[in-house]
Amino acid sequence: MPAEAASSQHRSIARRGIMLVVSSPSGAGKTTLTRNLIEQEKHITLSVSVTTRPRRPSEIDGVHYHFISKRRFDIMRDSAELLEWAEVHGNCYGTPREPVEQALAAGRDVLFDIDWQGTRQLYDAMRDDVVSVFVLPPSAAELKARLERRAEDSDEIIVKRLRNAAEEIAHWPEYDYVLVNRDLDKSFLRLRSILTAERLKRVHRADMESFVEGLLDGLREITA
Ligand SMILES: Nc1nc2c(ncn2[C@@H]2O[C@H](COP(=O)(O)OP(=O)(O)O)[C@@H](O)[C@H]2O)c(=O)[nH]1
Ligand SMILES: Nc1ncnc2c1ncn2[C@@H]1O[C@H](COP(=O)(O)OP(=O)(O)O)[C@@H](O)[C@H]1O
Repeated sequence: MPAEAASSQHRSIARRGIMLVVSSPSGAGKTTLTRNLIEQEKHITLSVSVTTRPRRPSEIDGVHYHFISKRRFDIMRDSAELLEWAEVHGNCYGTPREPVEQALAAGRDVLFDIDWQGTRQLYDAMRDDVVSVFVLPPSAAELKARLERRAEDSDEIIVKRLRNAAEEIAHWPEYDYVLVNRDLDKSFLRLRSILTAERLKRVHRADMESFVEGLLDGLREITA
């Protein structure tokens, strides 16, 4: 393909949004951080997962998750309606494909609160679009205290989540960024900074080509 044709084809590619993935052991604070980001940042959409886990008292169906039966989950998984899926703490979770593809095609960023297994699947499918952040608790005792303070799960479920925490934490080296969530405000600022920096990366700035062309046209005009 002649260079000119290749460059005009490249110009026609719309900006694709970033897939910002946040993972952590249960209780480290990823839901709090991701909800704050959605509230304060325009142009980012939260991917609402489907899950077979029972709804917690504070959760709203369709907002925090789509709560579905195992039968419905199996149908969605088998008919490729899920972009990725995993079993976590004995329940099934998955990301509906269509809303993500629509948002990305429209140039919107998408935020995912998913585990390491899902992050791997997104990396395998769409490596160039994925930016991943791992959130660690400041200590084991604080992780336990946060799960207890949240007071949404039974003691038995809290113990299960603490037992699974080591397995989730083992995957932190697979992520692009790591946050130790000590102070919530500081962690939030850092998460927001990651998004800002990633948005400014040249590979995510397909819109810059026409801007720079205009700039060069302007320079030619004033130096002619
Ligand atoms: N792979 C995958 N993991 C998910 C999805 N939705 C939630 N998770 C993960 O499942 C785990 C349990 O989530 P949840 O039951 O809401 O408990 P939480 O960890 O206390 O927020 C967390 O690590 C979530 O990030 C999903 O669609 N796909
Ligand atoms: N930096 C922090 N300091 C103190 N408490 C926090 C902090 N971040 C989150 N929390 C609290 O810890 C609990 C667990 O947070 P949550 O966001 O539900 O975690 P996760 O989604 O990772 O399971 C919640 O009660 C939340 O308000």
